[in-house]
Amino acid sequence: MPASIEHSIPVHLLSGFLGSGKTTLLNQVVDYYKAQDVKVAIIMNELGDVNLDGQFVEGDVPMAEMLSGCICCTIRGDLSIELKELIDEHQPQVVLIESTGAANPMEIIDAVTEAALFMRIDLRTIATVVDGPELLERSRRGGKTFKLMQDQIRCATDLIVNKADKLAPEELVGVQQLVRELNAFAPLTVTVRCVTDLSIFDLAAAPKAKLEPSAERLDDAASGKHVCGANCNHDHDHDHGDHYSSHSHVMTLTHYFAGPINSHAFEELIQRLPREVYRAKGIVTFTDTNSRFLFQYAYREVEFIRITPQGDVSDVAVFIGEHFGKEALQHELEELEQNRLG
Ligand SMILES: Nc1nc2c(ncn2[C@@H]2O[C@H](COP(=O)(O)OP(=O)(O)OP(=O)(O)O)[C@@H](O)[C@H]2O)c(=O)[nH]1
Repeated sequence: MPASIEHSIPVHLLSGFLGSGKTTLLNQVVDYYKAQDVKVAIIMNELGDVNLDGQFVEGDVPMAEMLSGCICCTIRGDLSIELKELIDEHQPQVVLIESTGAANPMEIIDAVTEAALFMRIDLRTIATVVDGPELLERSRRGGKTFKLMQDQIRCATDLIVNKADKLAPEELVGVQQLVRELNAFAPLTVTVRCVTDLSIFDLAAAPKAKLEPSAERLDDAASGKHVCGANCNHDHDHDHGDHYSSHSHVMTLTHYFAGPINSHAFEELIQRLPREVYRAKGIVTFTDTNSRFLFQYAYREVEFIRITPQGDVSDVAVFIGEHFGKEALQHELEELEQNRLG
């Protein structure tokens, strides 16, 4: 592991449909950190103009509120700014993000990894709280909300099936089967009021999944088409045309560069990226040019933009894709640093 990653601030995303129990979980995680003297900061996102959930969080916890929009679309670009300000001002050891129940997690994963371009953060967990009774009910009816709930389950690295007290034993079995069909990989716990083992939030917890949630419907996320709930119904208008196999894993690799790299070698690496890497972005300094560049890679096309970053910004590359050979890629990136002159 490169030394720089060790200093990254862990970020945990709490996902789940409206009213499923995200704030209930958040409060427990906050208490868990406080008991260990861990400094936590929170980003809360609400569709309305008032952060009602925030009222339930203890006053001494640094909190940024993102109101009047869904974190995954209208105010998505603000997330990295909020994160940066929160981290600069409060220097937390860990950050929790509670998204609106209407948010599509793929878009938030994308937004958080984008934020990794500007600060040393490491998205560790996507904990999806499943409203057991609601999922059962919606599964009978189908529709857009059910589809969103499915996406939230598929993208999870950890699953919490909540409100078990409102389910008969056979219903509980049915809910678990439903969840398992959508995501066979993430650890699953059944809870009442989200009371569960919180060790996944430990600072020392290995960055285990490094985001390897199941994402059968990645085709939707990849094509930018998603439904974001009542206030936020839309199709993003960028169809990349590609389809992705089912039962695959989404993962990200974040690499902070120790120094400048050779531009030709880097471009070659990008051209060689496996098909499974569908998105990459970052900031790089080249040994053979006198400027820094922002690069964007999507669906086999790469774009470099000359930039002059403000403040202290690290050179970093973030790769997002499905079950790609992360270690091999990490190795190639390290080789780039060693062979700076190409
Ligand atoms: N019966 C029951 N109620 C629960 C459980 N967990 C949470 N609740 C209640 O469900 C309601 C919603 O819980 P929240 O934690 O606010 O849910 P949320 O996901 O943050 O809601 P939004 O912010 O609206 O998306 C509250 O009234 C909770 O008290 C549970 O296991 N069983």
